[in-house]
Amino acid sequence: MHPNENIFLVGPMGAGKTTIGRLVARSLSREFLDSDHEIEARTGADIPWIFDVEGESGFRRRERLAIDDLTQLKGVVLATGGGAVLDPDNRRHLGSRGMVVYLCTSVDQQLDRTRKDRNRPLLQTEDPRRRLEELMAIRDPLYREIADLVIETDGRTARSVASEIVRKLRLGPDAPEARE
Ligand SMILES: Nc1ncnc2c1ncn2[C@@H]1O[C@H](COP(=O)(O)OP(=O)(O)OP(=O)(O)O)[C@@H](O)[C@H]1O
Ligand SMILES: O=C(O)C1=C[C@@H](O)[C@@H](O)[C@H](O)C1
Ligand SMILES: [Mg+2]
Repeated sequence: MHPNENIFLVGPMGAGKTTIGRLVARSLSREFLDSDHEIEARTGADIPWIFDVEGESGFRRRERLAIDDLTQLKGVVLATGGGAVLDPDNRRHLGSRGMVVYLCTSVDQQLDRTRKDRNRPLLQTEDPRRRLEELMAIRDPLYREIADLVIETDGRTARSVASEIVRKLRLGPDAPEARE
């Protein structure tokens, strides 16, 4: 993989994009960025505040600008927000400006990983399972549409997923499995 090539992580809430992205960046000595963090820094407010005050559409507008800017950098590892793939411009930019890695995760695992966190406005509902299932039905095909690599994360540690990504990016998607 060329050092200038970007790595973009996509997938649903709780897939581990932020956690695993950080590990992949460290292992490849790359800069790590996260579009959710970038949006919060640019706005000077957190994501729940943006959803409250500007609605989801206000958040998506900010997300589109952030993704367009961040995907123009070179040689970075970028974790995206779970809904970034909804926008066709975002899909075009992610798909054409770097290697896209889809972190695949079951709804059960997502629920487990997001249970304690109040930072995801879309999950502040009576039935988060149902919400996650609805989002997955719409988004899974969109993640797959732009993915160069699809990696299963269920029941695995973040470290094991990160090393699989690094190995496959270095050796190609058919690289033999490493023993863990
Ligand atoms: N493979 C994993 N094994 C165990 N725990 C994990 C794994 N991946 C992530 N986690 C934990 O799950 C939680 C959510 O992970 P993380 O914030 O990285 O997800 P995300 O994909 O960035 O979600 P979002 O789209 O909401 O930003 C964190 O507490 C993290 O430590
Ligand atoms: O799945 C989503 O739509 C979201 C995921 C998070 O990463 C944040 O981008 C925000 O909470 C919305
Ligand atoms: Mg994240």
